[in-house]
Amino acid sequence: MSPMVKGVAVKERAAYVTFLAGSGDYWKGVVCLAKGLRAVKSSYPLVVAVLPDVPDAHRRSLLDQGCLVREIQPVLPPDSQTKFAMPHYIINYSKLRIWEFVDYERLVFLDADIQVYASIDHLFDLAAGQLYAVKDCFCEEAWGEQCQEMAAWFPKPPPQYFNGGMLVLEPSLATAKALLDRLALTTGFTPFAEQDFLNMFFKDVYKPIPWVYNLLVSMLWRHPEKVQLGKAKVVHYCALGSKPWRFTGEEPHMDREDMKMLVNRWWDIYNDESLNYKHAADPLRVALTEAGAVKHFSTPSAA
Ligand SMILES: O=c1ccn([C@@H]2O[C@H](COP(=O)(O)OP(=O)(O)O[C@H]3O[C@H](CO)[C@H](O)[C@H](O)[C@H]3O)[C@@H](O)[C@H]2O)c(=O)[nH]1
Ligand SMILES: O[C@H]1[C@H](O)[C@@H](O)[C@H](O)[C@@H](O)[C@H]1O
Repeated sequence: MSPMVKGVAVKERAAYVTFLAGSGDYWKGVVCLAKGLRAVKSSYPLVVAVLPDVPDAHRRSLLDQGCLVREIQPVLPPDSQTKFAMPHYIINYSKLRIWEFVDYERLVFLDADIQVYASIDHLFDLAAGQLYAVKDCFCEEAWGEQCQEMAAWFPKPPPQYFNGGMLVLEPSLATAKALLDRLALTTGFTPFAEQDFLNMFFKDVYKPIPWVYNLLVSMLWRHPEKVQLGKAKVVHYCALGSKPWRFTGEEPHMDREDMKMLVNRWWDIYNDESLNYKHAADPLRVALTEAGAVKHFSTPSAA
């Protein structure tokens, strides 16, 4: 029987997972995500898949926030693929490693530039056998020339194209191997790197979930009629200039009041000391430990 936390059954082999690379400031995004999940009283741990180049000090900050840190090896696309909408997207193929986390049956993947503003724990109860994610679009005027290259790649953008920053997935070694095997065979221009690749790979099992589970901030100006900010459970600070930890307000659209409000909201969580991880007060760990369900929690040191 599943352990109970405050009367709610908690799946034993389920977790949130995010991805962290490099020595830049994305670790702040992970810290804030861990605190945000605590703010909405999530019952599931946050696993951080880190590349070897993430500095020890950043890993320690994640452990101090109760995250489970797992090192992964980089995944790179074939040599023929070197051109992306942003140069750093090349490292995002490493995200494919999370399909190897087979000690979990179900994972909810969230990019480090995502914040959760309402509980989404119910996503762990979705039916098995599909990949769930939120639909994306290609309507960015500022992309200009790049958009035309994208149009050449996708003469008719697939109506079901999803954003790769939030995924509900089932780890499987067979899927992980198939992903890497297929990646080795990919050719052509794929501006959104692993996001384009995942769209191709999972096209037959992809099931859209409502935008509230991954509000791309760019939708606020691309498709304002389709989104109601107050209803968003998950906000994805993906647009150019919108990362809260390096927000200046100078890039296109960043002077919008809703954008500034969202950035302030993120900082409120980041700065809220009451949301810091407190070992003894973690009901999930206590419940799972008592149930003998989970033995792989790496307990942060008290130091
Ligand atoms: O130096 C970096 C760069 C990226 N990341 C990780 O990679 C994720 C994706 O990178 P960005 O957030 O910079 O990219 P975008 O928001 O522009 O990303 C969009 O396009 C990408 C294409 O690779 C991915 O699909 C991503 O999920 C999707 O939201 C980050 O959130 C973070 O988790 C790092 O850890 N360190
Ligand atoms: O698919 C793209 C991609 O994920 C970009 O990084 C993001 O800025 C866009 O808003 C989105 O439409």
